[in-house]
Amino acid sequence: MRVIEFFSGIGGMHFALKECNLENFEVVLAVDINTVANAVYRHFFPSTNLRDLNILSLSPEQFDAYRPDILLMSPPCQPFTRNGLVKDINDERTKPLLHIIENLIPKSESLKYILVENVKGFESSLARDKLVTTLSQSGFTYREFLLSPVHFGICNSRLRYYLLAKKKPLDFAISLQNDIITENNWDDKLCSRVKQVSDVLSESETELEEYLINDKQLLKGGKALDIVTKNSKRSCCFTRSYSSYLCGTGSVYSSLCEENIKEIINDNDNNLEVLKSLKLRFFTPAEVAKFMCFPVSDFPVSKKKAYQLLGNSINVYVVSRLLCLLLPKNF
Ligand SMILES: C[S@@+](CC[C@H](N)C(=O)[O-])C[C@H]1O[C@@H](n2cnc3c(N)ncnc32)[C@H](O)[C@@H]1O
Repeated sequence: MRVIEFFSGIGGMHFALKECNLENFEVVLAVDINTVANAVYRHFFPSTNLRDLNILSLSPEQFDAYRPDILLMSPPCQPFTRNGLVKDINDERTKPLLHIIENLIPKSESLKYILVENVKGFESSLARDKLVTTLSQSGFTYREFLLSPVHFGICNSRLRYYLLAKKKPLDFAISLQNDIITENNWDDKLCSRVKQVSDVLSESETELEEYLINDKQLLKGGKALDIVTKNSKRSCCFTRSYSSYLCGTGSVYSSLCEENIKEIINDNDNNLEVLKSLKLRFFTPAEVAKFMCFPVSDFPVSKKKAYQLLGNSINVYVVSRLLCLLLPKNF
């Protein structure tokens, strides 16, 4: 099976494919325009044909020359993010997706399987309507999902839209087209690796001083913190701005126990001294990668870049379960 991975970033889709334990696949082309992401991708997958390209520059003929069976893609999500401007198909960043929908998918002779990932909000966009119209006209059947890693027993939220498509006469064994599947309600096993925060923690807390949240950050964003401890069974979605901003970018960690934290916060106002006593720190990029079920932790870029790239990426386990649903077991 020949795979094309568009908007390949740091290779979350490639890791998910490997996680499926399907032996007979090759990523024949990965494409991304971000050279920093591409350096990380090359670090993890040095032998993959990764091109530093704008997808808009790929012609249908060039695309089809790779004879792809499978297309995996997570297009930019900013045009569809609910707390953004929601410019949808009028956003410049949607252009490469529209090119794929209008020019590449309809003209491909070989494509049989497609997986698309995006943010919640995409399901009600005009881009999604164009995508499913093209898929139907090109002979595909599809299923749509809104899933979070928490549906798989993973202690991290990341609610995302997914679309799986198969070329007819291939079909799905699960539910009808037109229903968005909103939880893991097919016969699937739960992930046993990242059930609580302690499952992602680095071995030695003492070497993590550089991750402590400084007074300036605490003063600015301390009131909006989402604090988790080693026994927490949940954490917030990590975004690309993690560690640059505190509010809504992902959970922070305290090595105190939950009861102590509640006591300290309840007895006092959320003032600086109280927050400082919690010894709050950011999760390291390696820990964030574990929350997102990446099997690797060595990102050959700065901390800030690693957070940005991970924040743009996917939960590898969730996508691997979806790929197992999409692809035949013995190909
Ligand atoms: C949501 S991220 C995908 C992340 C990826 N799935 C991963 O695991 O890291 C979107 C990616 O699309 C890339 N991108 C945006 N516009 C592009 C274009 N016109 N051509 C190629 N890549 C593009 C960005 O550089 C970014 O890496």
